[in-house]
Amino acid sequence: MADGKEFTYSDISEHTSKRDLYLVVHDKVYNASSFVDEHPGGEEVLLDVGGQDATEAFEDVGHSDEAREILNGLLIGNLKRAPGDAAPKPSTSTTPGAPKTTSDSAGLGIGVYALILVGGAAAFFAYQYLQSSSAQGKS
Ligand code: HEM
Repeated sequence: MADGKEFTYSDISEHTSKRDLYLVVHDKVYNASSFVDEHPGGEEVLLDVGGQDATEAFEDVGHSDEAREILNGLLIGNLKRAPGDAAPKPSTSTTPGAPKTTSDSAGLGIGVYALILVGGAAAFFAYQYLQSSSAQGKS
């Protein structure tokens, strides 16, 4: 099949069965049907991400170069992101209520807290300072 073919998420989401299984890794579309039975990690995990973006699942496992070569062999085209499609992976996923928080977004959360804390402390001391100086002015 031509490598230049483009698929949208709605195209891909129709291919979720074991014999017809598409998945997306790093915005490329793969047909994993021929590999499902051979996957050392089992068919279940592949079927779980069938028709979806499997980038995170694939990368979380830390697949070998060999696995990446197999993946290359399954390439059928590129993902065409439609407007309104969730842009996934770039590791700053700040989706509210997302169940899985990556360490990256947790780090961001702490950074934001630190900022609020420092800002709050600065405001507090500034307030104290103004209070005490106006008190002095009165007496
Ligand atoms: C078409 C995409 C995929 C290919 C070509 C692939 C290929 C492979 C290969 C060759 C291995 C053997 C170890 C290695 O070489 O790294 C492996 C192991 C594994 N894969 Fe995948 N994989 C794919 C997708 C996934 C996905 C989406 C998951 C989801 C969690 C997954 C989970 C695992 C696990 C848990 C193992 C370890 C199995 C073990 O060591 O017992 N794989 N995969």
